[in-house]
This record gives sequence, structure tokens and C-alpha cells, in this order.
Amino acid sequence: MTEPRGPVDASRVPRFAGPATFARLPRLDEVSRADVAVVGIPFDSGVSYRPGARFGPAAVREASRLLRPYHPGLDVSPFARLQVADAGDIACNPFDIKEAIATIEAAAQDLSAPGTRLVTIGGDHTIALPLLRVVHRLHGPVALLHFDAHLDTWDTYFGAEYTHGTPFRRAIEEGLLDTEAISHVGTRGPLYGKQDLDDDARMGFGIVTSADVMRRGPDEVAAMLRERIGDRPLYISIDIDVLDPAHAPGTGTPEAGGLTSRELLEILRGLAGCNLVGADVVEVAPAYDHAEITSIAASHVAYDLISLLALKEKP
Ligand SMILES: N=C(N)NCCCC(=O)O
Ligand SMILES: [Zn+2]
Ligand SMILES: [Zn+2]
Repeated sequence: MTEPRGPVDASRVPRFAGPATFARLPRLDEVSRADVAVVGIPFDSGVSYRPGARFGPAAVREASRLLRPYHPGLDVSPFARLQVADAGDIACNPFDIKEAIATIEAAAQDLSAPGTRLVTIGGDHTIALPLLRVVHRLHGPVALLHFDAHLDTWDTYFGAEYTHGTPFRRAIEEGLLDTEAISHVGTRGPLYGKQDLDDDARMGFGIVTSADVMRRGPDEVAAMLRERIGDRPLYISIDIDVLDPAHAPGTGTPEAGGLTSRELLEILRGLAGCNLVGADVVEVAPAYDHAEITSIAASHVAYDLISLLALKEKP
């Protein structure tokens, strides 16, 4: 096995020069194979409020230029341990949500084989559904950690079944999730009614609210989650609006009272050792961002997810 090809050396080529692949890693077509492919999905036709997450992948890549190769919190050099490469964007139809979902599913399936795990950058939360279909095909029903201000288990909007507020209800209906180990983290904000919570609980979800994170702290929360997940194959879906608008203003449906970026990163670090099989970071909408606050947070979150993958045995 040849050594993984890592990021461009920042001591030779300034970080602000050259193309913005994620973390200045090689493109997938520049390496023979990848253990982890970072893929963008510039799709936001499923949003219920502010549009703009279609520009998320480009903004997160741009904000990822400053990431360095060693993760001291997890004591790992993810890009040396694994071949990580940027697979570019999945081009999908912005005028037809069902067609876009089918395109995403097919493209993610192609990228996933063989032995390549995906860290996906959205895009709105609609994209989690086709991504879960792909991990389900490879691993069977998966445990899910869903970091989000919102439940995203609603049924329909304007009669539409496939939106950014509904992916996890569809995933449950399709049998993609291991309902013994599915949790929302960071939930907060007004709902349509109490029924939303009853429906969600009936689907099997546990909820760690944003206030729970504040009261119990990230270490205890991570320990609780680890306990529930065990060694099941785990998918992590992170809606950047799980962060407080102070930490992530650049998003489509912001809610007050969210996590700090420090809390989110610490919870992720507390998940080291989990059997992570794939992950996404969604809902970065750069038009509402300031000083790249949101896209920098998202780039660090993606880096931590890759680091968690690097801590697992190679496939
Ligand atoms: N997935 C995100 N970000 N938001 C869902 C909000 C759904 C609503 O408008 O009620
Ligand atoms: Zn959300
Ligand atoms: Zn969401």
C-alpha cells in the first residue's frame, strides 16, 4: 500500500492559493482509491424558509483551507491514516426533487463502492434520505445520530413528502434505521404542536435537547449516546443549525438557544470508537453568513467526522 496522498503542504504553497478542494486534499480522480470521499451536494430545492444551501459545499471547501493535518483532541492525523479525497459535487436537478433524490442515491452508491465511506457536505437536509438509502444497502438498518435544532420527522409540507423537514420520517417508513438507536441532539424551538413530539417518539427517536446539552455537558451526553449506539453501524447527520445562530448565522431555518461550536465538537470527540459508516453536514447557507463563521464551523465538524473515521480500523 502506498502512503496516502495528503493535503497540499501549507509551508510551500500558501493556503490562500490554488483550488479549494476540502482541506486542500487531492481530488478523487488524482488518487487510485479513497478510504473517505468528501462529496458536495449543492441542492436546496427542499427548503421551507430561506434558500441558499446550494452554495454550502463551495463555502465549506473555501473555509477548510486552514485545517491542519493533526487533530490533537483525538490524537490522530486523519489524512495520513486514511486516503481522503475530494470527490467534487453531485450535480442534481434543482427543478425536480424526486429526480434529484434518485440522482444523489445513484451517485452516492457509485462513490461508496468498494470500501469508501462518504462525508457529504450539503445542501439542505433532504439529501440525508438518499444517503441513508445507500448506507442501508451496505450495512442494513443503521443507528442514527441526528444533530439539529429540528426534528425533521414531519410528514409533508404543501403536500410534498420529500423536503428538508421530512427526511427522517421517510427513512423510518423505508426501514432504513435501527430504531433501537436513533437520537436527535440539540433539538429546540417552537413546534407545530405536541403531536410532533408524540409522532417522533412513536418512531423510536430519543431526544437530547439543546438545554440537556447545556445542563449535562458534552462528556455525559456523549457517554449516553455511546451507550445507546453500542457497536452498531452508525450514521451521523449534522444540520449546522444545531448550533446557536451566534455560532452559525448562515443557515436557512435558524432557531435561538442552540449549541456552541465547542459543545458540538466535544460531543463528536466523545464518540471516538463508534462504528461510523458515513456522515453529512448540511444546511450551510453562506449568503446569511458573516466572516465565514458558519462555514468555518462546518469545515471543523467535517474534519472531526473524518477523524472519527480515521480512528476506526481500515475497512
Ligand atoms: N431541516 C431544517 N433545517 N429545517 C427544517 C424546518 C422545517 C420547518 O420549516 O418547519
Ligand atoms: Zn434544522
Ligand atoms: Zn435538518
